[in-house]
Amino acid sequence: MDPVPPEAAISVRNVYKRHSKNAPYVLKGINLTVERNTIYGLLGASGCGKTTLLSCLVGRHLIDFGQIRVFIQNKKQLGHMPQQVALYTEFSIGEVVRYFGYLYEMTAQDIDKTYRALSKLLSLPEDGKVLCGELSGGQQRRVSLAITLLHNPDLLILDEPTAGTDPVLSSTIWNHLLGLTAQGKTVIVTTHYIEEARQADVIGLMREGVLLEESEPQSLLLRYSCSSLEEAFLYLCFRHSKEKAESKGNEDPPLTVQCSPVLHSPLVSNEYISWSRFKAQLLKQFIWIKRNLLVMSYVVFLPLICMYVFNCAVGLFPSPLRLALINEETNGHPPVSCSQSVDTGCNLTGPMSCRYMQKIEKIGKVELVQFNNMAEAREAVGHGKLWGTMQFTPNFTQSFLNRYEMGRDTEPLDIYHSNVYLSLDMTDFITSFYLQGLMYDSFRQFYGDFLEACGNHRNVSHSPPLRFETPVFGSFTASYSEFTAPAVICLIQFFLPLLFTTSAIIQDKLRGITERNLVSGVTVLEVTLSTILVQYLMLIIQTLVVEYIQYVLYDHPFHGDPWITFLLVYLQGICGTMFGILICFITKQEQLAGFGIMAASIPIMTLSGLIWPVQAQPDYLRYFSQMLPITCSIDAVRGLTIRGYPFSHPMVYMGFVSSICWSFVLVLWSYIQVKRNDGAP
Ligand SMILES: Nc1ncnc2c1ncn2[C@@H]1O[C@H](COP(=O)(O)OP(=O)(O)OP(=O)(O)O)[C@@H](O)[C@H]1O
Repeated sequence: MDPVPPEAAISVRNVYKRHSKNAPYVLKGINLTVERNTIYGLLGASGCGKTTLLSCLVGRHLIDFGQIRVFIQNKKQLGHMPQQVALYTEFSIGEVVRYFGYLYEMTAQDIDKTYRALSKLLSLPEDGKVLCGELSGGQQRRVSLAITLLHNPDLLILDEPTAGTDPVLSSTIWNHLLGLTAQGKTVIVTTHYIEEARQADVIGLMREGVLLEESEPQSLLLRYSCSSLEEAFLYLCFRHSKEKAESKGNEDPPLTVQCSPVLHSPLVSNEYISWSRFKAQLLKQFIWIKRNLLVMSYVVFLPLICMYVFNCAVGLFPSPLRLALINEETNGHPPVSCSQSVDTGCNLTGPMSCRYMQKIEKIGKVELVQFNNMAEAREAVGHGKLWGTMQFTPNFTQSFLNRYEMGRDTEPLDIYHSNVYLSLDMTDFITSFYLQGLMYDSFRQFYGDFLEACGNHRNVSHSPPLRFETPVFGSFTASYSEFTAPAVICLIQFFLPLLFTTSAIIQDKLRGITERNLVSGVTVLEVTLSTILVQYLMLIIQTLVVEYIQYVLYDHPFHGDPWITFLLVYLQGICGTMFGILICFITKQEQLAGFGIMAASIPIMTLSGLIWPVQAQPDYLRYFSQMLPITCSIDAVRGLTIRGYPFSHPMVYMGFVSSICWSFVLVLWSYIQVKRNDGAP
């Protein structure tokens, strides 16, 4: 073994640290020295700042004042065991070990060999097939320790490695640590079990961000004439309280410290990406997918369910649509039967009202319910049994034929009698819109057929007084579902990846895995890129699923270029993913992320033209709506699919411009947020 140079492994001088600008200092002038090849036991009550100090040593947090020197320069020489077990509970022990081994650029053979040795030491299953989530708390802690030791690091920083272990195992761990120092390793270990720290070469006693004493355990006992470390610690705490009261509690760093140059741990990462770590990240993502097939199946089934629900609930034709019919032509004395009437050809004998009614029945969407008079009909409508009334005057046929003969010279009385009078319940305007469309359409067909059969010698319009020709785009009766179909696609494409991304990243944060990864050298760029890559692969499936459902299964109009449409819809997913990543970078609380998604979804759903056209909004709001991530894209998908616009149409390319700009803004915002988070997601 190489001779170990005598200088200190770690030296901490006058270190001050607070977690935010106006918060109190958590570390208040810490001075600490760790010699090489020793175990340094860092002791102190909960909340005294041990973890904060360790996170500054490993380069995860920047200090505000002071200096930190660490003898290693490379994260691969560091083994850090965080306080949380930080394991992927859905992975087997073997998989989790492989993942961290790859992060340290170990080969599969080395990983397996080392794990076999460590499993004996730590009493872990040798084949490593058990899922981490099925292990007890103590076993999970041992796996966490095995991962820390896996790559044979020179410096071990262990945050409470013996918490939750039994005395036998705890003694095994300490013996192993002692063995490691004999092999030239340096160990810093925190523990709440003060007495076990007797085995350390040096202990540091911390309280309220201050290092009260740093000494060999035996010297400490002798110096304060105590029989146990606990007794010595209590004595030092008492002395510290007294000194603090005398110093009137000024705990800000002195000016000399504030003016000295700050020296951070050399382990603060400036690296952006390493191929081997990126590979490990990808491997992790794919193991996650393998282990979470049920969740992954949502990539197919969740859009399927959402689209099914939307297509069943939104935009379909309301039914039954029942209209009260008051046909004064056939209700007269004596009543006239409609059975003689023929609805085709140039037949001028039967009542024309019957011919029109037959057309309505043939179209089949409106049910006509006969009433004798208007009063009864209105009463039935008032009770909500019918959607409105339709009335023919007693002279309908004669006036209708006069109108046909006279064209523009028709007498006003004939115009009056040849009209069909509709009175609708407008409280449910969507239904009444449909109804109006249907009635116009059926009248147009009825009159068009008649003119075709009998000749349009006066060149009269097909549908007096309004003339509805074949629509420029869309159809008479499917307008609302046509309106919502492109919006639903964009909305689902945007929100599902957002939810997936947010839940995956937040879960890692909550379990402490993100922190462990960062200490292991994983960079935010690697995490982000691997998440994006896997998410983008899944998005291909999702895009195909939503488009298939919408345009093949439900047969919504599609006249555009399928490739451009695919790309545009896919881009929505990218925007959603980027948005999810940003939300995770802003918060690590699941609840806050949930609020963030809610806060985004309500304006996006109401203002983006899903429910109602953006054109109906007041000007100031319309500009805002246009700037939301999916508004322009919805218009673009609408233009592409219903109107068959090419890419060069402003409506289409603005959808691309908007999605690309949003993705760019979200990436930039995430980058700024990461900088504000001390380089952590
Ligand atoms: N990210 C953070 N933001 C704000 N305050 C924090 C943060 N992390 C820790 N603190 C605060 O810093 C203080 C020290 O916390 P730290 O976790 O370092 O203590 P500890 O000695 O490791 O405690 P324990 O033994 O219970 O883990 C605590 O008051 C804690 O609330």
